[in-house]
Amino acid sequence: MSEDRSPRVSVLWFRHGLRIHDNPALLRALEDTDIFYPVFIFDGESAGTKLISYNRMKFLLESLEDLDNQFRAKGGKLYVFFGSPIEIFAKFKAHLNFYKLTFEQDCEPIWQARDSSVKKLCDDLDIIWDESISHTLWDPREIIDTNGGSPPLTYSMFLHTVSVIGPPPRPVEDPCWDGIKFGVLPESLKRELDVRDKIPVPADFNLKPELKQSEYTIEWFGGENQALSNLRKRIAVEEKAFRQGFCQPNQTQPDLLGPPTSQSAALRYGCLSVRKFFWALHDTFSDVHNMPSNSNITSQLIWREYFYTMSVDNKYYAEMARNPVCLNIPWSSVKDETAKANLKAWEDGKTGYPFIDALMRQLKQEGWIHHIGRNAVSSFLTRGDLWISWEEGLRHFLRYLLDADWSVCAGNWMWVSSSAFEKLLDCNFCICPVNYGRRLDPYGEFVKRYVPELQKMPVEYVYEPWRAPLEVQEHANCVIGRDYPKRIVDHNVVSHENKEKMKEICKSLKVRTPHCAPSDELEIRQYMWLPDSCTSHLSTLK
Ligand SMILES: Cc1cc2nc3c(=O)[nH]c(=O)nc-3n(C[C@H](O)[C@H](O)[C@H](O)COP(=O)(O)OP(=O)(O)OC[C@H]3O[C@@H](n4cnc5c(N)ncnc54)[C@H](O)[C@@H]3O)c2cc1C
Repeated sequence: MSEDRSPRVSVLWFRHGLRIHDNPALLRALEDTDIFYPVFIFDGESAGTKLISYNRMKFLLESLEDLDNQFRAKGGKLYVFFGSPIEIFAKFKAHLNFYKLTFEQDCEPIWQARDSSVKKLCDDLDIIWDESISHTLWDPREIIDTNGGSPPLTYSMFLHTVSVIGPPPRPVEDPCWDGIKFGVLPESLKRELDVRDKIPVPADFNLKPELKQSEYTIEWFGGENQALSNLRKRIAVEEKAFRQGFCQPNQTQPDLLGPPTSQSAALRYGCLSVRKFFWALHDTFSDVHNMPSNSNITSQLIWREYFYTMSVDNKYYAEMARNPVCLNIPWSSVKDETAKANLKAWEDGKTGYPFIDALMRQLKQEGWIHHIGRNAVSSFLTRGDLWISWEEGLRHFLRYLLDADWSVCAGNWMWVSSSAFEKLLDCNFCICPVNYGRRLDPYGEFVKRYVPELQKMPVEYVYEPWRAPLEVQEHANCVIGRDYPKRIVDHNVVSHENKEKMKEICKSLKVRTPHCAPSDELEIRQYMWLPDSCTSHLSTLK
């Protein structure tokens, strides 16, 4: 820094993107800067903190702590504040005269009011603001523009549009810290902003764990270092699959029991860059096969992009009535006592269907369930069994899922409940909570792990314990109605009724508004993990 000018101060505002690697907003903050402040603000909404359970908050706080440790190793720290970003940045300006604010784009409409107000504040106070795109592979706005001003309505149209744009950028380089000094807040500002010395813990938000520490089977940890170490393991799994001639091992060979290799929570908070993950998969494939890869190997990541892009201009995307891409289905009102009780039984994992209950308990206890499990419980809540609106399921998922992502979660709920994909996905494809579970976990080990009441139930009755003769139930210490709930509905009866209701709804849709829809039946089969042949599919699932 030359002697004749005042130091240039910049601020990086973390929201998602909680990492150092592939972080363009960090590089921009360090450019032409002498003093640097990394900050995170708890404003009651950012990073999905409006509706949040213990496990999700723990994951977020661990991610912040990991960042803080990395900055401390370089002589700085992550400043964590509570309050309104506008007020905090206005005070920052008054005390520190910072000239530049950088941040990663949060493309969903729920963040637009927050970001517009901060951008306006910057314009008013003569602060340069700089927004980088790195939470998604492409800029959703560019996808919409390339598609003629509206989001591509099918996944194959989406693929076509991004192929016109070209491959996503590769990760940016790591930052160079030479000549950068971390800022130290003046005492006066510290007092005004209630700055704490440590990253908060869940108890500071009055959140308590669902389980005792010793009871966790799978415990998830947040943070960039953890995510990068998990990435190495995940790439090893993918590489093995490529060598064996297939891809997407997490989806094609679902393993409910082993330690999950999912990166979804790390991607959701940005502890792992989606571009790093994307290119690691493609480069591994090319190395193994010595040829260019194709889009199949990262198709799941493209679904993530698709749902983000679909929501960008639709602030009603996560609700039914005002959402232009969502069918209005007359679901049962949860003001009705039966529906209310059924919803509660579903949330608490007490439906009397062991596979559904195991998954719902896993969700509450640990915060993550496999995609196939998500299909099963969401189908059960909506068009399959309980005929309750997907909005109720979304609310529950947003609270408990570690990877809960407003647009991705709502998009998937609309899909499974036939609310946005009505053309092909009718109740013929609804999931049987008995046979689907048995196909995935024939010995019921997963069920027994999360529903200990069924621990001693013989394998042939694990998925249908109500069929076990009373003496078998007594011998297993699991009498239905006493030790484990009776079924709240009979799947064979309600799924048939719901199928008829759905057919009527489809018939009544004379005028079809532009809906997002599956490209073809194969896409549905892959998404729902249905067997290949139509006849075997029907016999297995019905
Ligand atoms: C009702 C319902 C709600 C869901 N809510 C969410 C959510 O809030 N957040 C979320 O990340 N995923 C959600 N999913 C999608 C999917 O279940 C998870 O992304 C997946 O289970 C993560 O496991 P994985 O990392 O092993 O996936 P992989 O198969 O390894 O996929 C890699 C990544 O691609 C993305 N991805 C995978 N499947 C999908 C999909 N169907 N839609 C969009 N992105 C996908 C995720 O970021 C995932 O980590 C939901 C699915 C359903 C049926």
